[in-house]
Amino acid sequence: MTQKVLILPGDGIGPEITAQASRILAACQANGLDVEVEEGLLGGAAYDAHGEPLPAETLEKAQAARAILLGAVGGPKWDKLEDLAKRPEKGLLGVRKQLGLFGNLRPAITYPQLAAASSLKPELVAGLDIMIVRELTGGIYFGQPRGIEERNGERVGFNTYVYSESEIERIGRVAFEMAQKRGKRLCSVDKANVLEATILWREVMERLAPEYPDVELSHMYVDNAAMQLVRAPKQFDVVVTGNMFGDILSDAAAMLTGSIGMLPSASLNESGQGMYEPCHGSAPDIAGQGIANPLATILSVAMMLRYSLDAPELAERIERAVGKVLDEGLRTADIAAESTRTVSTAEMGDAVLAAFERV
Ligand SMILES: NC(=O)c1ccc[n+]([C@@H]2O[C@H](COP(=O)([O-])OP(=O)(O)OC[C@H]3O[C@@H](n4cnc5c(N)ncnc54)[C@H](O)[C@@H]3O)[C@@H](O)[C@H]2O)c1
Ligand SMILES: CC(C)[C@H](C(=O)O)[C@@H](O)C(=O)O
Ligand SMILES: [Mg+2]
Repeated sequence: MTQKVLILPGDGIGPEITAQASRILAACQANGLDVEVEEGLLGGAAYDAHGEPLPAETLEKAQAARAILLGAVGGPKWDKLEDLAKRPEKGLLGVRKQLGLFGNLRPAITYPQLAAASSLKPELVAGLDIMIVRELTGGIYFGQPRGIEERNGERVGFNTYVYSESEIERIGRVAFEMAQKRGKRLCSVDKANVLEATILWREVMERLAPEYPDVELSHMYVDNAAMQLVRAPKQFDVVVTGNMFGDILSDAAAMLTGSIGMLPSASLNESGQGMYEPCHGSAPDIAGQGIANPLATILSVAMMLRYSLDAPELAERIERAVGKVLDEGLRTADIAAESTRTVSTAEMGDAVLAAFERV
């Protein structure tokens, strides 16, 4: 049966990087992938056209799609919008919430060719392969009450950090199952020395552990985890954590791979419907220059093929093509080194496409 894929280019570098990823998706179609691809508006682009960061039409298209490919949303143009509900980021959070995409997979893999591009010593990151499993539809991002209000003559901003047992359990199961398929080690990251929501988090992870006897569960406070990620990152296999800690730790993990432009992601619900996006943002500082790294978005297409479209061979082919292009010494500016050839976003797309036909 033909499945639907929705592409949401978004803002800033979003349209530049999704243009390259779309070409790879088209190559997959030419190689037998049975999907129907359409585009939609999200974020600032949607606000400019319709006054809403997540128009009803986009939400309907997203609900009808098996998989969504997102570029990135946001930028200085919309940062001053007083109504928080109109900000581009709210559009993205809305898709995640409305589709119930609670399971966010953020793999940080250091390609051997890029070990020297990391800001860490090459021997610390060469061969790195971590999977961060981030809870994506709960925690402090969505807790109520929230707001900014006047109290005792001054304004007070407040948010609520809340997790229910069932929310913790379902992301815990995703992480334990992921660990079973990988190195069988799971580190749960929390702040259980201070925050009740994460005391419960730790309890639920402990309760699940006996059901996965082949997985070794450990716990780490988030401040230590941030430190350990840059001290000795290869100690980790699968990391499971809440929404905000996962946001922060995945950006830190990105630098281990050489650049945030290398980190793809999948956000899944219980039925395998998913949104796929690079972990980085709309990079307003380089938007429009044609120099952004499209590899995180191209690798997100590979994740889409693996997790939502049941086409693992095509996924592997894309990943091999990316490896090949890196072997050939092609680099966008963010991962460039002395001995490499610096290319534009489109040239990198051309090269991956050509390699895809060869591998
Ligand atoms: N998923 C998303 O849509 C998403 C994620 C993060 C941030 N944002 C939004 O993006 C905007 C900018 O945020 P920010 O500056 O904090 O983070 P950012 O990730 O956009 O940029 C951080 C730095 O990384 C660089 N960078 C990011 N992606 C790159 C790529 N593919 N190739 C080369 N360099 C790249 C940027 O040039 C910048 O110097 C904000 O509006 C933010 O809310 C969106
Ligand atoms: C843009 C923002 C809402 C988003 C988040 O915080 O989840 C981003 O930083 C990410 O990592 O996908
Ligand atoms: Mg982030």
